Amino acid sequence: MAHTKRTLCVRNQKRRSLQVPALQLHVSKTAMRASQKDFESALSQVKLLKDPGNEVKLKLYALYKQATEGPCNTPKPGVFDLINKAKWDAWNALGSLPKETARQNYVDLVSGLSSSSDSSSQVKPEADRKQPGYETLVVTYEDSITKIMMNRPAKKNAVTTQMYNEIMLALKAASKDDSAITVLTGNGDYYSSGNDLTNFTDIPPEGIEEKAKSGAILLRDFVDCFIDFPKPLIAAVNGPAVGISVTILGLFDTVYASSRATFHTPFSHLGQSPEGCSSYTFPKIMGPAKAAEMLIFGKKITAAEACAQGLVTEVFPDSTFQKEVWTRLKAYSKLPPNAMRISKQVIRNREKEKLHAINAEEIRVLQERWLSDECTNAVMNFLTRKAKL
Ligand SMILES: CCCC/C=C/CC(=O)SCCNC(=O)CCNC(=O)[C@H](O)C(C)(C)COP(=O)(O)OP(=O)(O)OC[C@H]1O[C@@H](n2cnc3c(N)ncnc32)[C@H](O)[C@@H]1OP(=O)(O)O
Repeated sequence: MAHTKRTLCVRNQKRRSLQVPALQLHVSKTAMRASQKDFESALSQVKLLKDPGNEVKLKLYALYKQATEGPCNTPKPGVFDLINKAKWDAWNALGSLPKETARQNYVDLVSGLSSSSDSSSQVKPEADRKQPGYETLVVTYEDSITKIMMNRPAKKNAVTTQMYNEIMLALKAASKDDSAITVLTGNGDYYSSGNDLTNFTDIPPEGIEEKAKSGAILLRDFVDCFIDFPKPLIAAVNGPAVGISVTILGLFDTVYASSRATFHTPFSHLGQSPEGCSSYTFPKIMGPAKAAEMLIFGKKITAAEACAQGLVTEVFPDSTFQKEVWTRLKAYSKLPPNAMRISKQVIRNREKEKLHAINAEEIRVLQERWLSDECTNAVMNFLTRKAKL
């Protein structure tokens, strides 16, 4: 027992000595200027703020204790005393941060909270919530939901190389932001018409093999992002979906569809073969026979059929689709985010490695298909307007 306590104590000391330099670095930049008066005024100000959430409250508590009592030297509460243990952990994590610095940090934190609560009391227009830096997407964050909307409505949200890259960026950012859930949807009448067939046209000077190689890397990385995405991922399928936008649905946690949506994977028509792990997820979800009709014979199915076969979670009438889906998602986004993330990971981890292996194998086959006459002719026929789906 004595040994356990000692080990804990040594660990805490280690943690302190590791954390102090980083905190001091921050402090030296802010040049310790908060007076006792500033501190007292921050203490009164904090009572007027709207609830900043538990994480910030813990930070405020820890800084207050450090500023008024110095480093944490009280015994650690027991594991079942959850609230006091969280407070103790937050305070203890400040190590030997000087009292004046803690006071300054407290004042800065309260001042930041006051200004953000002033601005958040007004409803922000959509443009303000929109995250910058995307050309083919509109990415917004609201109500703990990150919404990634494909935004090429005039081209039926066909996925260009740039859009593949931007979706990967947006997913990576969403995996790290504060959102509880992430939603992929489309702008306009289509969810997405799948791979933009003009992706096949810009052949580099090194030749078509090189193009197939870079396409394979892009597709592998893209599908890997969906396999590895750590939070609940929802597709709001607002209209018809084609190709890659359908196959990756097997990697989502929930798929809501408008009654107007259809699901179409015309790989044979295009001289191609299944991707997005659909060669594994579709037979598993809908049974081998129904999966074969879609993946081999390119049968287009309705939202109701996709729901009956388990690919879609629920179908909503097109006229109320947006309202009903977002009401549902806002309610889900209020569930404890860590519990949701962990539950998702427990489910996904059972077959993550397998999915990566399937992705690699599908792409190996597809890369050869892209070099076939069947594929070249199908793409040429579309681009010269001889054929549509
Ligand atoms: C590098 C990774 C590769 C991963 C591989 C993935 C496999 C797939 O995703 S396979 C699926 C590929 N998609 C298609 O074959 C769909 C082709 N599009 C169509 O058949 C039709 O456009 C449509 C049935 C989706 C819609 O027909 P509709 O008559 O309503 O509209 P359009 O006038 O045809 O379309 C409007 C506009 O958008 C352009 N467009 C639509 N889809 C695509 C696309 N997939 N690729 C390129 N361009 C597309 C269409 O050409 C029109 O453009 P213009 O207005 O400039 O003519």
